Amino acid sequence: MGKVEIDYSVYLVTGREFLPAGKDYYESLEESLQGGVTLVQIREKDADTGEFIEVARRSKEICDKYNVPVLINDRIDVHLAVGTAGIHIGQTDCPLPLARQLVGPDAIIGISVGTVSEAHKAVEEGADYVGIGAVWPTGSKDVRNKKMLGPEGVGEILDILAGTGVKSVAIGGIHLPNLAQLLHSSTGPDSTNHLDGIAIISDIVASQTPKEAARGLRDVVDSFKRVRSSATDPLALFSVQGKREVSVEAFVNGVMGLMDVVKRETPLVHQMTNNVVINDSANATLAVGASPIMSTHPRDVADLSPAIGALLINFGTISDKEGMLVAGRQANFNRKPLVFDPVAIGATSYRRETAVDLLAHWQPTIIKGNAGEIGAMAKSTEVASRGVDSVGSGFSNPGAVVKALARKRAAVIVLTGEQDYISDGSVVLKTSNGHHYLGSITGSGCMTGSLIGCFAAAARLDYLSKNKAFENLSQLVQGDMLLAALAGVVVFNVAAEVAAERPDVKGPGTFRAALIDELYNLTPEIVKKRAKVETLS
Ligand SMILES: Nc1ncnc2c1ncn2[C@@H]1O[C@H](COP(=O)(O)OP(=O)(O)OP(=O)(O)O)[C@@H](O)[C@H]1O
Ligand SMILES: Cc1ncsc1CCO
Repeated sequence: MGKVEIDYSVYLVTGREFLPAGKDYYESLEESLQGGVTLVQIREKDADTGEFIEVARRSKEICDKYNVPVLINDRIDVHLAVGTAGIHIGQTDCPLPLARQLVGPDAIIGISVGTVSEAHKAVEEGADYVGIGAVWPTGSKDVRNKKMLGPEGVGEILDILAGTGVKSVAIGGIHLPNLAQLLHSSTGPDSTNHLDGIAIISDIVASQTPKEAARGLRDVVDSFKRVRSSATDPLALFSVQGKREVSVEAFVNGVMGLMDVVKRETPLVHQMTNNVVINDSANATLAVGASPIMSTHPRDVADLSPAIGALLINFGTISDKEGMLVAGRQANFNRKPLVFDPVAIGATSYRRETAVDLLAHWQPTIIKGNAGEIGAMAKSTEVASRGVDSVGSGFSNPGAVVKALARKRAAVIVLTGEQDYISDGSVVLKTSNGHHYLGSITGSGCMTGSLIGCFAAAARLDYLSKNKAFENLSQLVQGDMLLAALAGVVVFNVAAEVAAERPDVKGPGTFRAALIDELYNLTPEIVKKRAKVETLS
């Protein structure tokens, strides 16, 4: 007979306990199938065997009309009695090899995994698919007590599955507003293996309109799969769509164009930054033509999100974690670029833990740091941090470090220093502008992050003025974020060069004021003349 072909895109896990008052289970199931559910798991935690068999039998009758396969949660006897396509088991249910003996070679067996070792075991034991979770906290029974993986944890498991033929769905806390974030971020960093689908309980079952709920989710997953299958480089997904011209001239022209867009559009750039640099960062933002708003309260940042062009989260003095969690999630929901500056992340365990927590909750578009910070993010031992500064001469191959980290984090990475390295996981750029005075004032890295935020907002607006908004529903951010990162770095450093050359600049104090002046006076032509940009790949 052979195995049933399964489309894992939108995998409904039933739960009669989640039905809204007055909603009939079978009616809800049928509506969800009409909305585009591609696979159904019947999950009955409290039903007696007879009742479970009856629910499964009637559910299968309905699913058969839509050619959607049915799996049974845990109960091999119910699967055998009803003749469904297979079973889904948890880690404490019947061991997989025994389940395989009982259900035979043609039945589908899926298993829940929450760790890398569970994923290895599932592959070895011949699972057809794994349910990876919980991605995020959830009220649903199946995943409430499991460790939260975040998309990064999902990505680690996806690397293990790559090339094995074992399919994957993510489960836990997945809702329409965070679905694009999940699909974007859940990438195997080494393999670029990605999810085959999502498993959903409450978003569909608890809905009064399950057809619309399922349709909304299905549209995003379909869009993600379409882009993935057509992209020549799968990572093009998070930067620019279509083919990019990789030439220094094209990049410099692009930077010049974004400078004009910032001046024309004056985007609002929300910055949650440290209290050492807050004033300098706001002034640097104004000097390039954007509009800063420095706000930290969780309620305030949530209200601001729809109006902003981009968000910067810099945890230099690390006092507003709650606001950062909310602001980042809102930025992802509203599909606004998010620049993350993990100041001194390598210096303390509190900072490392905070970064892990923040990054489990939201997906940054661009991550910027000095060598110590990028080294800590990449778990490299080549460069150490001492406080907010990095120690030592740097990486032996900085281009490779930013490229690998960009792939791991599905974000554009900016490594600052005397030379700067920028990568989207595909292209690597090197820039060599700037002045050593930048190392003698505080907050030069923080201001670079603020300017990257300004140009990220401009890149998004530029894209939206020329293209339709979100034809690709799974895309987290629109616009050329690699170019935005380059623009922030180059504009800041060219202005610094010009400022340092001024006869009235005698040292870091006068330089700091001159830097704001020269950011204000900088023209695209000066940038074109002075930009030192190289492409490394
Ligand atoms: N010696 C230098 N020559 C040229 N440019 C430099 C030099 N040092 C730093 N820069 C530039 O200054 C900015 C800050 O980089 P740096 O690596 O010093 O950041 P940082 O350590 O995070 O700074 P801070 O903690 O003060 O905010 C970047 O735009 C970088 O290109
Ligand atoms: C000096 C300093 N301390 C915390 S944040 C900050 C600004 C430069 O990163």
